[in-house]
Parts: sequence; C-alpha cells; structure tokens
Amino acid sequence: MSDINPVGPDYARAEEPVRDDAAVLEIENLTLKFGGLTALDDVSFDINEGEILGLIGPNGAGKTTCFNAITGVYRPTSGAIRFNGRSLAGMRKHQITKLGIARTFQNIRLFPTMTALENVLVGADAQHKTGMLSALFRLPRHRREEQEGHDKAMELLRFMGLGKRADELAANLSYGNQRRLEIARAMATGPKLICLDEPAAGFNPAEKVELMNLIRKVRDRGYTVLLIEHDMKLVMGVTDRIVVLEFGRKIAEGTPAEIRDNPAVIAAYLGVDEEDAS
Ligand SMILES: Nc1ncnc2c1ncn2[C@@H]1O[C@H](COP(=O)(O)OP(=O)(O)OP(=O)(O)O)[C@@H](O)[C@H]1O
Repeated sequence: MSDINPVGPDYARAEEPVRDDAAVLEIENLTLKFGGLTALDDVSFDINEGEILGLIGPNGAGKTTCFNAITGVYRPTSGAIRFNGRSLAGMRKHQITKLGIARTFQNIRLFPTMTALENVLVGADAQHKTGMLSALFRLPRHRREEQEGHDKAMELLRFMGLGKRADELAANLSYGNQRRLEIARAMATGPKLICLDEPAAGFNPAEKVELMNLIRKVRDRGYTVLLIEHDMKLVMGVTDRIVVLEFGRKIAEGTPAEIRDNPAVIAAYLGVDEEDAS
C-alpha cells in the first residue's frame, strides 16, 4: 500500500522526540488521499487513556481509512499520528501492533481451520520475547513463555465467554462467537489501545446489549477503546466521547448528548441541509 500513499514531505518524522504529557493517541491534521479522492481531510482528535471513543459517520465518511492509517495499513499523505507521544510515521503494521495498538476488522478475519485457542495464541505471538533459536531448541525460557501464553489465551477466552469453545474450529463457531473471538485475539497482542471496527455488525438487539456490556468490561480491564459502529443506540450507550466524520472531514466532536443534538450531525445522517436540520 505504501506505493499508493508514499509518506508525504510534511508527515511527522519517526525520530521526533517522545512526549510524556500526551493522550494515548493523537491524530493531528491527518490527510489521506487515494489518487484524486481525499478519504481523510485534515482530521484531528485525541483519545485519552481509559476512554471509549466512538468514530461515526455515514458510509464512505473515512472511518475505516482512519483505522487503517492508525494501524499502518495506509500511510497518511500528510499529518501526524502519535501513540503515547511517539510518532507512528513510517512504522509497519507489526511494529505498531508491538507498540500496543490492536484492531478487529469489519469483515471477520480469523483463521477458520484453527481452533479458537490457536487463533488467540497467534495474537499472543506478537508479544513473545524469545528468539528463533530458543524456540527451535525448546529452551526452558521458551517453554515457560509457551505455558504463560496458553494460560493467558485461556483466560481471555473465558473473559469473552468462550472458555468452553477453546478447542472448536473457528469456522464452526456461531457468528457472534467469531466476533467475540476476534476481540479476544486482538486483546492477546497486549495492546493499550484496541480499535473495534463495527463489532456489532450482524448482531440482533439482545446481542448488541451484551456487546455493549462487554466493551465496558474491556475498558474496565485497562484498555482504551476506539469504536467504529453504525448502531447509534450502541454508540450513544457505550462511548464517553464521539468524533463524527463526513466526506473525510471531522464535522463534530463531543459527548453522546452533545452529538445527538448537533445540527451538522443530524444533517449528515438525514442527508439534509444543516439549516433545515437545526
Ligand atoms: N483502498 C482504497 N482505494 C481507493 N479508495 C478507497 C480505498 N479505501 C477507501 N476508499 C475510499 O475512501 C472513502 C472512505 O472510505 P472508508 O471505507 O474509510 O469509509 P467508512 O466511513 O469506513 O465507510 P463504511 O461505513 O461504509 O465502512 C470512500 O470514498 C472509499 O471509497
């Protein structure tokens, strides 16, 4: 993807000094172009530690592109993204995962022929410290790490209500359980920030309520959460703050109550002029 979006000259440099007074994630004047199409246009917002921040907007507003920029799939055309005060410029996906940002996808991306447990262990692998030789000779340190990884993966599966499904193939899990497994796998990478891309897609109302409680539990475990979600009831019910995008631009930011009454947001969703919506 880097050839589509080469790092622009004004994109902040990775060697920029690390600041310690920063929000968990800072998005600053982020612009991302696909050829002639500006998918993100000068977008800025912060995510604070322990916060559940909702990123909403009509179809094509740029939400997933924003996730892709944060997680190193796309390189911004200009602007900066900082995680714990450190610029992510030029970093690859796995480096960003290792730094502490995990994500789930709009379309479930599990390994279908692996068990639920194995899927979570793949996530945990991102954290392993022992090298290839240690793994090859099964040195004690490696074995210990393997056992710890297994215990942690089981604990995460239980946390997500999947403890009894550990040995089932991912492909055989119900749709709802596959979505939960995706979150467990993301958590296994040991992130500080977890980005959920439409985790409630395809859920019925009861499952959505359950998911809302689960997202709160995830936050209560110490994770910061960035959530893309179309279901307004869920977004309004679970987030602390919301950022609204439309045609790649940030049109509003505030608490759920502020966003609910914001004329620009109402207009964006109803497809009417702002004046008519107010
Ligand atoms: N790889 C790509 N190449 C070209 N255009 C792209 C690419 N990815 C996204 N876009 C375009 O960028 C714009 C923003 O898309 P994006 O998927 O980020 O929106 P979204 O807010 O996540 O939408 P949705 O709610 O439908 O998922 C759209 O016009 C989309 O067609």
